[in-house]
Amino acid sequence: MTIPFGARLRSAMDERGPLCVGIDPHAALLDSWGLTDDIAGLERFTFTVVEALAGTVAVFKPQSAFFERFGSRGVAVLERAVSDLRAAGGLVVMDAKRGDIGSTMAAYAEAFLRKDSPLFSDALTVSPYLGYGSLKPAVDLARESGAGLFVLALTSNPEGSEVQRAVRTDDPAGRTIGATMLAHLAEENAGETPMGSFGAVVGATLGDLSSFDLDINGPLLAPGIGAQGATPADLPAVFGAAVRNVVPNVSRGVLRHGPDATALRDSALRYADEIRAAVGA
Ligand SMILES: O=C(O)c1cc(=O)[nH]c(=O)n1[C@@H]1O[C@H](COP(=O)(O)O)[C@@H](O)[C@H]1O
Repeated sequence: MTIPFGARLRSAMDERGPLCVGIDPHAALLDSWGLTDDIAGLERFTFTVVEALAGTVAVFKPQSAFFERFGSRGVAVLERAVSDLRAAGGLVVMDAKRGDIGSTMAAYAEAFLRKDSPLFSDALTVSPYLGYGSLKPAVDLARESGAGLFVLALTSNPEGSEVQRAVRTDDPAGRTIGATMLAHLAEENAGETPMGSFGAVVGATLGDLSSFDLDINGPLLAPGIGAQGATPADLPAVFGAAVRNVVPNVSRGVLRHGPDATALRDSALRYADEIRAAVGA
């Protein structure tokens, strides 16, 4: 029987610490590594990160767009990276932020969450802004495959608040949209131990979130540390008691230390230590 994503993630967090390293091959990073902004540069960048960190870090989040921009050859690099990371015991959260009407959502889900798909990942980021219910095919397939989802709830970017903090006129409780997504996830994860597989994306940049119920019995993917200005020390104030379920993501903050493999590893280990110290893990 496949162990569900939430349980696998909890073990990985306990063993390797809760850090998620984002694999985001920005053109500017390729340039700073002395690489060309083409398929050869993409390949070198990606496998340098994979080889340096695959046995050390708990979770990896490749950003699909940076691979898609090179067409099918870029996607082939992504497929190999996913497979190498998973073979080395890392968990892969595919950051593709998919979201569509239910029948099309089913096809997106098959691309990333069907076990025999070339891009099968441990979890997928999804956008619920066609309505949470539109994600049902992805929720169902994730359950069947032992995979997980990370649903955009309160994103790290300043523009997110006009949507996510808007108050619903169709809700008798007058909740915000972000709070509604968190409530759906809490329902999805009810009764699961050690935690459920359906996570929320909640930015580490957002300051005090005590007006939101972050107790969803599932993981909270927290981007924003490093290049976007948040630090590991901010985590307890932002997440309160939910901090033990937080998976902080750092992309450029680690990647800028390449191409030297030791410098990449040292940076990831430093972030992992600072995060552990901040969250008391
Ligand atoms: O879903 C995400 O991963 C995500 C959500 C969010 O609210 N904010 C956010 O920055 N991200 C992603 O997290 C990564 C952050 O990268 P750095 O700012 O370089 O650490 C990028 O891949 C973003 O696409």
